Amino acid sequence: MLVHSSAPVFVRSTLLPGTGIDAVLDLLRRGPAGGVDFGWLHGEDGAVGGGAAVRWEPRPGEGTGAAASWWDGVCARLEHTGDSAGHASLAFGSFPFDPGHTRAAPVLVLPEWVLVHRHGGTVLLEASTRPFPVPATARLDALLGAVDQAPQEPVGLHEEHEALDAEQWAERVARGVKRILVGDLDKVVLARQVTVRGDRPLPVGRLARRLHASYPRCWTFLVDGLVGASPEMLVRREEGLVTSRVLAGTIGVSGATPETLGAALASSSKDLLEHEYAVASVASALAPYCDGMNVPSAPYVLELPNVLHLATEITAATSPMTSVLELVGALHPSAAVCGTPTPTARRLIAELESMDRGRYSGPVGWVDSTGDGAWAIALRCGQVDPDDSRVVRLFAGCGIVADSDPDAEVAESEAKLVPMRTALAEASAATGRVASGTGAR
Ligand SMILES: C=C(O[C@H]1C=CC=C(C(=O)O)[C@@H]1O)C(=O)O
Repeated sequence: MLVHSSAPVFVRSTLLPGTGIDAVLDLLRRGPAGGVDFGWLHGEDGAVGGGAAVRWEPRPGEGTGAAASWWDGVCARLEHTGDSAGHASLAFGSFPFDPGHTRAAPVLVLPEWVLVHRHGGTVLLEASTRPFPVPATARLDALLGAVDQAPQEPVGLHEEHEALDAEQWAERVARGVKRILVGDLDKVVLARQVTVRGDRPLPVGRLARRLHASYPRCWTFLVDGLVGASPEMLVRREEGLVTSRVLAGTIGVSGATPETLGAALASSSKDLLEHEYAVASVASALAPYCDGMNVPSAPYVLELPNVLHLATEITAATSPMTSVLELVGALHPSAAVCGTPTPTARRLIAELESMDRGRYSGPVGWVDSTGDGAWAIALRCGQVDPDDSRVVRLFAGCGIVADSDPDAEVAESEAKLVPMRTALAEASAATGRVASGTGAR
């Protein structure tokens, strides 16, 4: 909704003692048209929201810089009411991977309502360009009362033929390797897509709930039809402390034990090199904004149900003036999703992938009215077609270096598609309640 740039934006926060994460997760059980547009879940914390009190209307070519200015302007107009004035308002957003090569627009929205469970407490945040007509309790009752407890109709799913099948994509990977070998670049991340069509609207909220139940150590997100569970934290800012989890270098889970797989990954020179490029790109992009940066000298192995990754957690301190959106703008695209050097890799991606990545592999997350926030890289995800809620495009990509083997990259991309394929199938077949309260592993 467009509002006059000086008009107040009313926000109300209501503490809800005794309400836990299950209430937040339950909201995802509302049907496909249930009014849940935003979600962010990690371990025992979560936020789910709907509607748009104010939405950023980007002009062509605008990105995180313009989004940050818009959000600063909104924050300057916030008028708090309620029993805990000062609770930070949250805006959810996501940005395309390559604004110069997509039809997807960036998103940043202050939702009409968000139910947040964080650090053991729950709060209902509301926002509106008009004074609130009903008390917060009425809103909450309406939200929770509309949760669909009835068995849902199963959704039949089938995968559609792609412009590039796995074999053709392997051939593009081989071309990428050749370009590396002739010295055009060091690394490029190439992705593929799989389209899934349902015979009725896809249960996106339930899908997010399933992803969170299976991947509690990942960041499950839902922003305007972009839904997934990412293991990679581009940047989180919490009271001046900055953290980034860099991933690159992957091995799919197979018959071998996690210990054997982890040892193979940690000693693979191909994966270590791929990882090194990603860490270097994040550390150098953060440096101008941070003090006291700590970059561990060697990665650890992050174990997920479908894959193991080489991972590095970078920490640093930043000034109160640097908002998380500014850091997002500086960090994206890292070499975990683009390559090295960035401009050459970006051009090669546009040339070889034969698809529009849209918001896949772009930043996705939230910013609050203090400039804190958390932005993952949109991986292990799918984009629901904005014009047809029965259709979702799933994506998976792989870092390609000189030693990459195209068939092994196809197998790795298949492993990366497992979370979405499985959760989609489970959510579409689900007829009862999904167990919650998974906890961080
Ligand atoms: C591009 C993706 O993963 C990136 C993140 C972690 C590990 C990666 C790898 O080992 O290739 C990729 O760089 C994706 O999942 O679509």
